[in-house]
Amino acid sequence: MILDGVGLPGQVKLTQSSVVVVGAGGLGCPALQYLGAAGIGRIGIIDHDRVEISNLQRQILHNEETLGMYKAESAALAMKRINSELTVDVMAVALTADNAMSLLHPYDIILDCTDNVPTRYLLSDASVALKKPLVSGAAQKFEGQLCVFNLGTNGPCYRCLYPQPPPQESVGSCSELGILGVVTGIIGNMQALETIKIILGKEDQSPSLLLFSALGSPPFRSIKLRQRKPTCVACNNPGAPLNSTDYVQFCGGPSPDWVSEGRIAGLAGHRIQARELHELIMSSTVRPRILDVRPAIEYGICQLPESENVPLKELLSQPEKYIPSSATDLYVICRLGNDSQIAAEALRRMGRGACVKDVIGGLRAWSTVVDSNFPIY
Ligand SMILES: Nc1ncnc2c1ncn2[C@@H]1O[C@H](COP(=O)(O)OP(=O)(O)OP(=O)(O)O)[C@@H](O)[C@H]1O
Ligand SMILES: [Zn+2]
Repeated sequence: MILDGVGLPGQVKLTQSSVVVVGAGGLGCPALQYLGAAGIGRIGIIDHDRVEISNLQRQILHNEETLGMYKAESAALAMKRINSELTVDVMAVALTADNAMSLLHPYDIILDCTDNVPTRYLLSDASVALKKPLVSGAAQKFEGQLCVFNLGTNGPCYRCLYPQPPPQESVGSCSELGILGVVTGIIGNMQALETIKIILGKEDQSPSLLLFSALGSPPFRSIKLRQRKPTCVACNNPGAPLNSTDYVQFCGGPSPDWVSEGRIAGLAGHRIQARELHELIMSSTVRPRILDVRPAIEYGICQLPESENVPLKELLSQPEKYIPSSATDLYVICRLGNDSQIAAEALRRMGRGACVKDVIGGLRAWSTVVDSNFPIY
């Protein structure tokens, strides 16, 4: 607040802004850490993946104690340790063409901290359609890139810069090619910086691509970019590519893990965040029907008020017994959000698909974003 050019008004702007970070890995962790510490009012984290030991060399919000946890949850926990008053929305799902608009829509600025080309195009097309700036980072081996897309009314999008995806053989993941952890730290921090500059109104309006090479001399280079390309299919017809593109096919495959997990990819609209369920409970006069599919002994230890317990095994043996009448929605919950997906799928197969929703991240997410006193283990 004492920084000349920021001051109290600047801090207020940060507090009133909202940002969504897609990918809580090597780039997302440092970006989230600084965005949280800076006091951004609302931060969404989207990542369907879980923490693995090989991630810890660079994904610095996760640690040995959060191995196996959803990265989105693990990152949120670490951020709340910096500032317990932060508002963090945990979205432990893969971003897909079906859910992108609804998940990204509530936020002012979008950060691309992912690691695969289909998601980059998807995020770009969604940001163009939503008219929101996209702060995009990438890192591999000793190198990184940073670019802010869709700035102002004429800033280029990712497709303006790369109308066609790179040849499949030139693309590799960090786990295949390796990465110096600190390189993702540098780019992720710069993503946080560019985001904060946009919020404070201090961003550079002339677009550029920043290239970083840890072994280069000098390590940073910047290339000036043109404004929007008149031939760009996304900028000319916002929303159209999003509705018509099979992103994995467009990029020449192979499918990232989240696409082969058909459970996640095809079920947008059939899932609900813990926060949304809470809002629903608070706002509706009739209490929503909640089915808790954990074993009875776990349900006995702690449960949501007025939830019913039908252990998964029991439900799978007679799913027809528990299908809701078409008038009521049914919310299925478990500890971490896996068994509830299986249960919801079994119920949906019985017919009235739209009525059954599973709670993403389960009771763990509930305790992270809704009620920190909820005694989940
Ligand atoms: N479509 C998507 N929706 C949500 N998260 C995504 C999507 N695509 C990629 N991500 C996330 O972006 C992050 C990228 O980070 P990073 O490459 O450092 O991690 P990683 O995938 O765990 O790495 P590794 O290649 O070592 O396994 C991952 O956590 C990944 O789950
Ligand atoms: Zn474009």
